Amino acid sequence: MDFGLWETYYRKILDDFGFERKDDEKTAQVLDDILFEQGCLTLEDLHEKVDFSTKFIVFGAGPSLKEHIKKIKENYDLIDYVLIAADGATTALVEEKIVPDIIATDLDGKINDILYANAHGASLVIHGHGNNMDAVRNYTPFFDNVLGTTQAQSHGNLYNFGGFTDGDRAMFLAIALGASELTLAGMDFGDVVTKYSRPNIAEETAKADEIKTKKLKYAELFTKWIDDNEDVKIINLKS
Ligand SMILES: Nc1ncnc2c1ncn2[C@@H]1O[C@H](COP(=O)(O)OP(=O)(O)OP(=O)(O)O)[C@@H](O)[C@H]1O
Ligand SMILES: Nc1nc2c(c(=O)[nH]1)N=C(CO)CN2
Ligand SMILES: [Mg+2]
Repeated sequence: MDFGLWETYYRKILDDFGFERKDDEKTAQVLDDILFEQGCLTLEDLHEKVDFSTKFIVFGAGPSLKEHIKKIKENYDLIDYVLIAADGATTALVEEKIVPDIIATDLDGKINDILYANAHGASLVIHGHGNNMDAVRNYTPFFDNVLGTTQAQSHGNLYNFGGFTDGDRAMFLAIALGASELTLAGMDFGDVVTKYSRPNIAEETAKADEIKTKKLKYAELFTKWIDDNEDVKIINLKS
């Protein structure tokens, strides 16, 4: 999605959630400075790592995630697919002994699992926004093979491929990496969250709060936008 169109959605998101653009920009600057210091991946670098296939699977942290991972293990030859985990979904993949090729994260998933996956070959696409400056500052230096993103105007080392939540940003990233086919696993949307999305809940699932429900509506809207506007075959295991 080009920035002009993204910006129309972005303004609505800022308004809807009461986020300040300048806060997003401040964290973006922190992330860019860290990546300048420690080095980072370009889109071309990341593309080289995953150019073995144009078939992608994006894993979200919805209630059907575990069931979908099992289905994929039984029916897909994983070697033929680029696997992108959206943040908390990384934990479920690690539990199933799968290391994704890429993790799209704003660093609020289980950091130990993300560190484990990164140490075993997963590249990281770290998103800086107005509510994760501390996490960006504290955790980014511990990761290798990082590409940085912002939801404001891209600058320096950072990219903006479009998208809001980790799951739909993972899909826009797949498009930027040349995806021809995109299988969606654990992308339920709706108003139920899992322990993979909310590591602090006691049960396996819980009702999403108002903000999370609204975030998931945007995730669904951008998924539909991709289906309607991009030249990619979407297979949502949920439908
Ligand atoms: N029912 C669902 N519950 C949680 N995530 C879902 C669901 N359906 C789809 N997803 C996708 O899975 C992604 C990963 O979930 P996670 O909660 O770790 O992400 P997040 O974007 O950091 O959300 P938040 O900002 O609320 O922490 C979400 O970004 C979303 O796109
Ligand atoms: N400012 C701000 N931006 C975001 C936030 C958030 O909580 N605050 N959460 C996101 C992932 O769902 C994506 N972008
Ligand atoms: Mg997250």
